[in-house]
Amino acid sequence: MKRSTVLTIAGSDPSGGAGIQADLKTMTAFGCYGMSAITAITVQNTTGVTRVETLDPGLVSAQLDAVFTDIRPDAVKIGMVSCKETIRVIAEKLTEYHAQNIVMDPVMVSTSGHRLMEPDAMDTLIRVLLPLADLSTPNLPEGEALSGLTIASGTDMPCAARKIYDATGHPVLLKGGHLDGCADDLLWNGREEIWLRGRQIKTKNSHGTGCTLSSAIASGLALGLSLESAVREAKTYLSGALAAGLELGNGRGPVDHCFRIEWGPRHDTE
Ligand SMILES: Nc1ncnc2c1ncn2[C@@H]1O[C@H](COP(=O)(O)OP(=O)(O)O)[C@@H](O)[C@H]1O
Ligand SMILES: Cc1ncc(COP(=O)(O)O)c(N)n1
Repeated sequence: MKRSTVLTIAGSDPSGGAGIQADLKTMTAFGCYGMSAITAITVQNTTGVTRVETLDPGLVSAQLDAVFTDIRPDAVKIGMVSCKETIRVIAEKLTEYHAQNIVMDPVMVSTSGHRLMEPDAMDTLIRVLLPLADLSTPNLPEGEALSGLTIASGTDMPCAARKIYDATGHPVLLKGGHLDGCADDLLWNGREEIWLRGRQIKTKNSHGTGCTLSSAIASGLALGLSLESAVREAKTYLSGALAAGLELGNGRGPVDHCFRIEWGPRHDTE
């Protein structure tokens, strides 16, 4: 039997809501075999991030060798990459192994406000790693940092998405989850603006939404979907995971990756 394979290159969140942990849950929910190369260990939970330890870039490189020389990923998701050196080794290895279907979530700052990428790494990210990605998925603050434009409303999004496309040469999904009143995302592929309209679900529990979306897109690509279909399927998955209404932790809780699972013990009757 064969399974589509997806690799995440990202940071670890011990509370399981974001990073590697959210990525692997998402890949499993899509019926894919998930693998992970860890770039950093964070200390965080639903109330915030208290510590970040970047792993030695040589260790990231060795993890990538271990994966690519044994189980070839059908798609790769890249999340938190905290420093220039890590960005460089990832780019080298993805080029060396001719990695395909690369989705880059340019994680810069956690929603709780903790910096997850060193400020001087941005230039290397734009020049070295983003051009290798088949899709980047910035949120609005990341979109502003990458484009140098202010994005105050949905009408500012097309201009910013075009500018990021021009700088990277690849499609951009500019996510509108930080807008007031809607959750509309814009996919710009260099030819057409494709709006993915979303109803904003009233919840504080949106920890790891960006990680989940990018992993779901990578999983869709690994399964052979077109870019637009993969993005649409991912958005539908994330809406379901948000709407499920999981309540965990004392802060901004995670989304529910079990919402499609119809068997097993139920916990909602206790
Ligand atoms: N409250 C919400 N209801 C519905 N969709 C949301 C909500 N918050 C975020 N999203 C969606 O989740 C995805 C990630 O959103 P966003 O918050 O913009 O990025 P990030 O998690 O990287 O900060 C996007 O598709 C966005 O539209
Ligand atoms: C390891 C890791 N990667 C990414 C995020 C961003 O997620 P969020 O925007 O929900 O804080 C995070 N908090 N931790």
